[in-house]
Amino acid sequence: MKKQNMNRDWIATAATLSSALPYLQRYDGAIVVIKLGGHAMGSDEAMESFARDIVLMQQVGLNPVIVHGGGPMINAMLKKLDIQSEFVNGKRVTDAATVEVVEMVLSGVVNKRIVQAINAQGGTAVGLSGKDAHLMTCDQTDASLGFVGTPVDMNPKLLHDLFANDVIPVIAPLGAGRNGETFNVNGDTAAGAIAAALKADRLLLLTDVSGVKNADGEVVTELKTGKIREMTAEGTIAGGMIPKTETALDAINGGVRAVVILDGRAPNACLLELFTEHGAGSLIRPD
Ligand SMILES: Nc1ncnc2c1ncn2[C@@H]1O[C@H](COP(=O)(O)OP(=O)(O)O)[C@@H](O)[C@H]1O
Ligand SMILES: CC(=O)N[C@@H](CCC(=O)OP(=O)(O)O)C(=O)O
Repeated sequence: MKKQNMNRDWIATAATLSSALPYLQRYDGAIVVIKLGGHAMGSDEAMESFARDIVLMQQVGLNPVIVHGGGPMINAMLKKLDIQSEFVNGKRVTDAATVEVVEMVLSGVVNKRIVQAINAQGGTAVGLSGKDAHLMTCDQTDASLGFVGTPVDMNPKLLHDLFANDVIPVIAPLGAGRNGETFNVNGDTAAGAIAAALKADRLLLLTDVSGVKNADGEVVTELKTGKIREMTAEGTIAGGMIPKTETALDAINGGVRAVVILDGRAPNACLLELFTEHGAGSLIRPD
């Protein structure tokens, strides 16, 4: 009996692999930018599972790029150092002392945790920030926010070189200013700018909700850009979802083929989205 069940499990696994073929063919060589938010970065087991999915993507011929956040980890370190911090419209007001902590945390432990997790699964990941190889040059977003940057000049050449060598880039959302400043960039904004610079096939924004919800609290599985504007105007899209949907619109205007907002804490979220008919989360496409 036990053996029969086991056989059935293997048959189901083989059928699942077989059903993935059209998706594997569709995404062969595709560039997929994955933004991993701080809230979506869970336990060591969840990180291991995420890293495994990324290595699998690369193994089957995609070019994954990870752009990460780490807001909660920055908050924890600022608290330890007794530095106060506040957000205005989803962006952290960032003075000189704060930007040092942001860089230390994001380019340090957060970036290296992801790099190490991918490498432990047999991939080859390299950690960068937008400062490396002229990847992301920024202007100040607004003087009242201090060292918060808006990406204005992107150079993705290094990323193409890494793809050619089967290396997975893991990018912290910091940018260089034209006068030697370090700018703190919202993780969603950085991921959108990088996806647009790469003309990525997909931008996956991994967060802590299962997608964009309508006024009844149900996830809307497919959204056109006009509908997002409507839902934002009526206040259904609010708070932390605003920078995500704005990023989605900017990325699509910048040449990204589609953006998906999905729950990064769900097991195998990226694989489910890319390689099954079912998909996951909210798919945002041009009108
Ligand atoms: N229409 C909506 N659908 C889903 N989530 C929404 C919506 N409007 C606001 N939100 C909020 O946006 C949050 C996601 O943004 P945020 O917390 O900034 O994520 P992250 O830390 O992953 O970048 C959700 O947890 C939810 O509270
Ligand atoms: C300007 C700004 O707000 N930068 C963010 C960067 C990290 C981030 O975006 O992290 P999550 O994706 O986890 O929210 C910050 O300082 O928190």
